[in-house]
Amino acid sequence: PRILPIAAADEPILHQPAHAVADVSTPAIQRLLDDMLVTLQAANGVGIAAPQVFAPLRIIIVASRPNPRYPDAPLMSPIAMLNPEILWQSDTTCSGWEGCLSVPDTRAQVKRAERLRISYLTRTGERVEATYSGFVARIIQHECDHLDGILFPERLE
Ligand SMILES: O=C(NO)N[C@@H](Cc1ccccc1)C(=O)O
Ligand SMILES: [Zn+2]
Repeated sequence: PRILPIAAADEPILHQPAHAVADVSTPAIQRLLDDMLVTLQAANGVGIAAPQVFAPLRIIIVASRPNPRYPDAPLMSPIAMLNPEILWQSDTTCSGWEGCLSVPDTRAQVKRAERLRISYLTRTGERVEATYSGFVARIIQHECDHLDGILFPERLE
């Protein structure tokens, strides 16, 4: 795996919708997943979306962990979500600090749904549904926005 360049906010790819993955089993997709993870870890990130590494595909990695950028982040094993679909999100919202690897040196309080239910394909092609809340739900919403060409500054009140 290799660390990939991360698109800056002015790159058109970050403002376009990404395409569904047709076949998760191809070597190219499996390699992209590995490269996204090492790229995320090298940047001390807690999440990343494929368009950020110039791949217009509906793939996100959610990898919350305490680190210098988010000391209070919960620890979880990184999860690759392919073709994620948010099935439901709570009316209850909460505001919290967000940053973006494509919008360096910028933090803002963003209002997000407190809980959500998401359906996605795993990297082995199984369809999974799961419920998330709090900071991890926030990361998921931030990453799914990337798949629709939305950056977090567009979510500010
Ligand atoms: O740019 C990304 N992901 O797209 N990475 C963000 C993810 C994120 C999302 C929500 C709240 C905090 C952090 C990061 O700073 O690691
Ligand atoms: Zn981002």
